[in-house]
Amino acid sequence: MTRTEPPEAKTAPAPTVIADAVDIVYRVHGAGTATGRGAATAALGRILRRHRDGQERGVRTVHAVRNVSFTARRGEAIGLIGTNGSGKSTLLKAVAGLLPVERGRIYTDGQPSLLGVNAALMNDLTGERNVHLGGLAMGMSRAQIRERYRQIVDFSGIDDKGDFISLPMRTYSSGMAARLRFAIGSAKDHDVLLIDEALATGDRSFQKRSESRIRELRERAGTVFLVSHNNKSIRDTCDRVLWLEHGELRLDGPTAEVMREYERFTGGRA
Ligand SMILES: Nc1ncnc2c1ncn2[C@@H]1O[C@H](COP(=O)(O)OP(=O)(O)OP(=O)(O)O)[C@@H](O)[C@H]1O
Repeated sequence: MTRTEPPEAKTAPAPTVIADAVDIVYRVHGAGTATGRGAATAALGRILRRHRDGQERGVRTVHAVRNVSFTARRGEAIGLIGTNGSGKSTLLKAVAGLLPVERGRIYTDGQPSLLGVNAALMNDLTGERNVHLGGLAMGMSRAQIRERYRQIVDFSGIDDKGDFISLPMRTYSSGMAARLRFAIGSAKDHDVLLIDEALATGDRSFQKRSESRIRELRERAGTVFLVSHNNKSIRDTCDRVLWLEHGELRLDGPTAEVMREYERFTGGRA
């Protein structure tokens, strides 16, 4: 007897990220308690209060993500949109495993890599050293890094205006630094690549290069998440969009549909 699989098992690619009813809460310590006092006195006061009451006073909570659920699959490029402070970066950090969830679960298949404008490169080291260290940090071998070094530098365009790659990163403009971060981060194939506003800083020609790099990464079977306020970038690179507002998932669907509703909501502005 031959076994037939259910049709969805054949057509739907494997899930890479599953968020199940996720809540994320920040705790801001010392909010409003240190007025007029030194930081050490305020800290001591907090410790004493905690001991007395069993819980800490003067802690404010920010409920950044509320009851968010979605399933991302291999080969998808998913845009994350929403007005300022809606929880996009927070959700991305939690998928990367850099923030704990308060409630719910996030399951990931493979190692998610967060590529943000704040990705940790060393300002006092040259661009060249950062390419090597960044590559090692992503799990590339020395030989792989050597092999791709020229490609990374050329992609970043850092040397277009002179030999900047041999200068410390603190001499780079913010756009140059962001381009190098993107070039390093995207040099490796990722199971799940999380990109936070990386495209916003580069000039138009760099944006075009990064958009086609995102398409390539996606074709090589990974899942890409892109946070952006640039609606055109989202339209050009993503086939699905999650729209967050006040930490809640307002819409999850095909790019054209979600962007239409979002633009109606923002009056055409991001
Ligand atoms: N480290 C933090 N401590 C406390 N609250 C935070 C922290 N980071 C973010 N928040 C709060 O969490 C909420 C969501 O912020 P988040 O940065 O995720 O939004 P965002 O949608 O990425 O915003 P933007 O589009 O402005 O970058 C906001 O209310 C913000 O003030």
